Amino acid sequence: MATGYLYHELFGWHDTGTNAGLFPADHRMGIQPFQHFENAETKRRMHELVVVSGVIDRLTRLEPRKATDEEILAVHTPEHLARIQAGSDQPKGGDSGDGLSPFGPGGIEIGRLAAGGMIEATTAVVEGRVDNAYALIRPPGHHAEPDLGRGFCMFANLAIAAQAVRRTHGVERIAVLDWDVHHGNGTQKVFWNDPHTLTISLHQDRVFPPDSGLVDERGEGAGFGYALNVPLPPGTGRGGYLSAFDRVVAPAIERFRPDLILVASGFDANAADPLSRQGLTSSTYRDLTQRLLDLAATHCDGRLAMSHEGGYNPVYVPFCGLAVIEALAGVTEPLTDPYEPIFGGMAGLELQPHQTSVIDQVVPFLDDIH
Ligand SMILES: Cc1nn(C)c(C)c1/N=N/c1ccc(/C=C/C(=O)NO)cc1
Ligand SMILES: [Zn+2]
Repeated sequence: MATGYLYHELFGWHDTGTNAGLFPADHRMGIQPFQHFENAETKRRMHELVVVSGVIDRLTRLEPRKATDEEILAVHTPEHLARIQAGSDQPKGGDSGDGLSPFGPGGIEIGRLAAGGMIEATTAVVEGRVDNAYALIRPPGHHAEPDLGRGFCMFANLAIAAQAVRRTHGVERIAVLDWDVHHGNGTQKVFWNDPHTLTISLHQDRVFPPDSGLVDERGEGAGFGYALNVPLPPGTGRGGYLSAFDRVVAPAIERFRPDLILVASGFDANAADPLSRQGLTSSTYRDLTQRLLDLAATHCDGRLAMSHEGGYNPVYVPFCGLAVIEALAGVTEPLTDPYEPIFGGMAGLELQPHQTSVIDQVVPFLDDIH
């Protein structure tokens, strides 16, 4: 099992400033300077755990490159690209669109490297140089819409990679699973009318963007039925996620018969994340990955590529991320997660009736996948 792995120090230099979590520091409002929730630390620590655990020796190292204008414009509008370029040319940088997604001077180059990194990882999988791959990239991408950067995202990294391998390798049917705790609104919007790209988002109900990712968001025109949303209630843990996977994700992918499976892999559904209220631990991320590997083996010669998104607990995200990469690489003696008994031992993480009633609403939609 050859697993590609992509990381670059420049991803740690994407500068989101001292936004004190989300808002610019302002003493008049009592907001003290601190680092933005989306900062280098958590992703750099995940990379370092991949190295220190020795799992890095089981991986095939891939190198990022900058996405070209053509590759970015396959998804984004010229106005969006121009806005990012203009901000990047400013002495203090700019913002990707929503005022919550700052970047430093020259920041577009790191954004291009993130998008290009996912293109390289996906291309390596499609060309068979590796069986599967993980792109530990930053800034994230799944909230970025064609004409607007949102939710810390500059470019829609995963969507850009999907369109790139369609163009260069004729990949037709692409299934995208977004298990980041926030709705994959950007990816969904890019492929809203496209029956050849199945987008499935498992997320906490209306956490971000507000009022986005509801069950009735199903696609439009030819794309109707090829967007699936499972807005899980706050507090959902292992039971709810595995039930949503087994009752919605797996049958949807089986009906769709993809040539490639992509994952918007955020870890902010972890039980100790500051930006959500779910209860996942590393074992569930490992199990979700194993399920995807089995589906990919059955339908698309194992072709599976993952694009890093959110996840904001610098202590716990590394263990969740390592579990995914160990599963991709077929590691049989995984590193013990010392926090599993604590975070996984809390009450109520088994499947709950109010979670089942959400999943029940989505199951009938599978009939519209052909
Ligand atoms: C501020 C603010 N103001 N208002 C009204 C709202 C709704 C605000 N939330 N902003 C947020 C909250 C969470 C994220 C997470 C992104 C992520 O991890 N994606 O994967 C992004 C922006
Ligand atoms: Zn997120």
